[in-house]
Amino acid sequence: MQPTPAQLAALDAADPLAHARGRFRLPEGLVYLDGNSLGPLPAALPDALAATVAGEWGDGLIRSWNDAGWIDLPVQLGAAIAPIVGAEPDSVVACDSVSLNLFKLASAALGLRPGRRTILMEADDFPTDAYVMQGLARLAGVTLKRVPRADLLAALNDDVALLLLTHAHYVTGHVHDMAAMNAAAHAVGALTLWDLSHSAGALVVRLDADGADFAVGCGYKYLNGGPGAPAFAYLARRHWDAALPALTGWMGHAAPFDFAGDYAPAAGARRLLTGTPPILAMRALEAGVATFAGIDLAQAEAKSRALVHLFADGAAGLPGVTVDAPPAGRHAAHVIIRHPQARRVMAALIARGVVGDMRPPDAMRFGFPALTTRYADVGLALAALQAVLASGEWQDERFAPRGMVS
Ligand SMILES: Cc1ncc(COP(=O)(O)O)c(C=O)c1O
Ligand SMILES: Nc1c(O)cccc1C(=O)C[C@H](N)C(=O)O
Repeated sequence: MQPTPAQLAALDAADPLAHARGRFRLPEGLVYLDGNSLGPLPAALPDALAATVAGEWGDGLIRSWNDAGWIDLPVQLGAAIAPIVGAEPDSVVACDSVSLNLFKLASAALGLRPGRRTILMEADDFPTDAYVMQGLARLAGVTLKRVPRADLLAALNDDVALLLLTHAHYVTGHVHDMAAMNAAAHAVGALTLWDLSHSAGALVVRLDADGADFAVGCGYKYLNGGPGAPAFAYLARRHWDAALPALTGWMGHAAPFDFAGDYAPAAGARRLLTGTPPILAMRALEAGVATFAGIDLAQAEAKSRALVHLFADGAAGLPGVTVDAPPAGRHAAHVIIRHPQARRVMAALIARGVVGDMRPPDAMRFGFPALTTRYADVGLALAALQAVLASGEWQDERFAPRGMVS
């Protein structure tokens, strides 16, 4: 059933998060449903970055490492991200990419569980998670075991050092019960590492309360930090002293500017830092994280859920597409609509000003971040999808696949 424009307008009028859209600069007339892959530009970001470039870099030069606090940005930003993922401030640092942070934390987990030979993860998770674990498994001489979601609990045994899970799945949108999976892993003595790429800033996450050991997450999706923004890494307090990543660098040293010959870990999550932080990217991420000021994430998750359901229900009646019904209960802030020519249909939609993305072979993905998406956008996107499907315009040569990024 398609919602009417009047119903959608009423929902927008009653939306307690509607004001947050004003924190962003979005192109006029565009319906942007890909904040799950690249968050939009925070309105305050260009000026913040310009001030960093002209003032802190241009005028302050090398002095800004101290005077502008550059050296502490990874921990300061970590502290700003911490409440978004339910962590205490000193447990989170902003640094590197999700891929690198996965390696660092998984290697630390192996060090904490000597003698155990297995890293367990879910089959079909985001590829980089598997690629990084494959490399680590080769290096460490352990086995990477990938099993379907339904078989995870049965695969937990006393040989598992680490259970790596993506909290919200990048295609299906399934969300794991974090507390339950942590408890199950701990019951056999295994540690847990959570990939929060599709959760941080979209869903309520309670790392500390739910007993997670380690986590990583993405800065450029829901946190709105800009393309290639630094990621973040979480280290539970109980591991602050013992966890030691296999990738250690001078920024994670206890006293980097002593220039000592041997590595000695900094206290807490700071030991996860490696090299010099990218300050311009850190300032951009700072502006992205600031868009969450005063935002109730329970409200955000509920709004995204409502948007996803309105869109999925509306699309279900359209010809030629199959809607992956959003999982019951909690799910990611995106939804999948399948079409055998998904890439072409998405290209035609983008030409009509509705931007989502696609994942092979047949999944069109539409994201509904609560801070930027209006209920009216659901109606506009459904109307465009209907028009693209009814006209068959996606068969046009203009929409033939081009470019690597989808
Ligand atoms: C679940 C998940 N993990 C990891 C990544 C990639 O992280 P990075 O490119 O920062 O290493 C993505 C998306 O790019 C993702 O969706
Ligand atoms: N990281 C990306 C990139 O460098 C280019 C294009 C897209 C991305 C993405 O974030 C993909 C995303 N993680 C996904 O869920 O598919």
